[in-house]
Amino acid sequence: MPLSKEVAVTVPYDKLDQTAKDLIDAALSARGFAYCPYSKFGVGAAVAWSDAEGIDKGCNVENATYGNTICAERNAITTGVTQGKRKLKAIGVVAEMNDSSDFVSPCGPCRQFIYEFGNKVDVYMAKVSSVHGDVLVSTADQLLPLGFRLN
Ligand SMILES: O=c1ccn([C@H]2C[C@H](O)[C@@H](CO)O2)c(=O)[nH]1
Ligand SMILES: [Zn+2]
Repeated sequence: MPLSKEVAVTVPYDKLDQTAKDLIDAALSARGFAYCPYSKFGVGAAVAWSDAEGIDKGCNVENATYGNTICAERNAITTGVTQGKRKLKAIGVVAEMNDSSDFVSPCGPCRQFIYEFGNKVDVYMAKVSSVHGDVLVSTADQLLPLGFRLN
C-alpha cells in the first residue's frame, strides 16, 4: 500500500525562523572542519535545544577503519549532551551531493540518535552551493516513522 504522507518539504531560507537560519549557518561553518580524507565528503551539523540556550556544532570525523567514522549530526548532539542538554529542538545539516542533486539527509543511525532526544525535532537540510536557497525541512518523526524508544 503506498503511503501518501509527505516526509519533507522545501522552504526558502528567508522564510525560516531565526533558529533555523542560525543552525544552517552554524552547520556550514562546522563543515569547514570536517575530517574526511577518505570520502572527501564534508558534512556539518548544528543543534538547538529546548532545555538550554545556544547552539552546538559538529562535523564528520572519519577513521582509517572507515566504519569507525562519526557523522556530523551525532558529533553535534553528543557535544550538547556532554554539557547536560537533553531536549533537542532542531538540527541543521549542510552537505552537498557530488552532482549537487538531492539534499543530504541524516543516515539511519543518526535518525535514531536524533529521535532519542525528541520525536518532534525539526530537521533542516541545506546544500553548500545554495545554503541560503531552498532548504529541505522535516522532523524526527517523519524521518523515522514508528521509531524505537524506551521509557
Ligand atoms: O548525514 C550524513 C551522511 C554522511 N555523513 C558522513 C559520513 C562519512 O564521513 C561521509 C560519507 O558518508 O559523510 C555525515 O556526517 N552525515
Ligand atoms: Zn549519520
